[in-house]
Amino acid sequence: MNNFLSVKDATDINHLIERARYFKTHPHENAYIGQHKTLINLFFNPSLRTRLSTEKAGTTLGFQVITMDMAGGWKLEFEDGVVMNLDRAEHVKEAAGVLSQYCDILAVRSFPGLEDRNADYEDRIIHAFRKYATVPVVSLESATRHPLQSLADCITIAEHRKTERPKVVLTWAPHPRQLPQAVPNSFAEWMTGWDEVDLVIANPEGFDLAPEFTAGAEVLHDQAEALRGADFVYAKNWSAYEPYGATTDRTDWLVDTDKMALTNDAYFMHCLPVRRNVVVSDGVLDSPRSLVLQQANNRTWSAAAVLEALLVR
Ligand SMILES: NCCC[C@H](NC(=O)CCC(=O)O)C(=O)O
Ligand SMILES: NC(=O)OP(=O)(O)O
Repeated sequence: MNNFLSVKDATDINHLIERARYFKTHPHENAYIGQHKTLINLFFNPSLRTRLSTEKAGTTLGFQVITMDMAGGWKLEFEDGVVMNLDRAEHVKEAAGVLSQYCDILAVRSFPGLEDRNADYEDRIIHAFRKYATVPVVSLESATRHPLQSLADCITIAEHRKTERPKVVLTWAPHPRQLPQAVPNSFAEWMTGWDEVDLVIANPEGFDLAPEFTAGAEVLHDQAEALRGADFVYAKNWSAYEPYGATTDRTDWLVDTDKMALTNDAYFMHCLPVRRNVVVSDGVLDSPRSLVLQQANNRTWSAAAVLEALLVR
């Protein structure tokens, strides 16, 4: 594996799941893998799980781990050929070149602006690092995708499925803020790329994800119809792809115990952080069918599997 930016970089998802599950059951035997190697994590946006689970994965494999909050660094320029006489003090060409001398793997979190769809969907920040870094680049959630989360979600489903090909429902849910499409885009492309589940996506009219991510999934605009017979329910809010960044106040899409009663005693999933009683009711989140903490635990092991794969390329 040369980089880890999307499902396309994962040539064998089941092998990554296997390695993640191995690291999970043997957490103290793998410090030789990253010995004398350095992982740098750059955060342009807040994080709890990604930051700490990736650091934990790195140290578990023996890496030296350095994390930098980019709010404390120079403001970077990403455009080529510009006259840098405004507030951006350093070009990504130099920054990526410098960082590549300090580390063996460079990981980056960069959310979308949610104003200019073309700019966001070009995923400029992560691709600029990929272009100018000379070491493998890992997405810690970019403008369009969150592959470490999606791999952790595959692991969680693999651990809990009772049928060979479970029905997985990704449902839009309400939220007071305008949120990215990265988590649902990525979840959809990993579920269909893995091809071990039947994926149904439920969202209000006007909230369809970009078609490039939903190919292979059934898209429904009736949440109850989608939930019927589900084995896993994955809730997430996202703002609209068209018109880009639009939001809606559809509080009737909150996932509660009545909705879960339509399912095949489904497990509930969410990437976190989650707004209680806005996205999902306390009753669902606090029930034994909720897998949100297991998903967060698997973030460490998904990151470990990816870090290993990037070293043996
Ligand atoms: N990394 C996981 C999700 C991050 C982000 N959620 C958020 O920003 C929620 C923040 C809030 O609830 O205010 C998203 O949806 O992509
Ligand atoms: N799920 C997830 O990526 O959480 P953080 O935003 O806290 O990293």
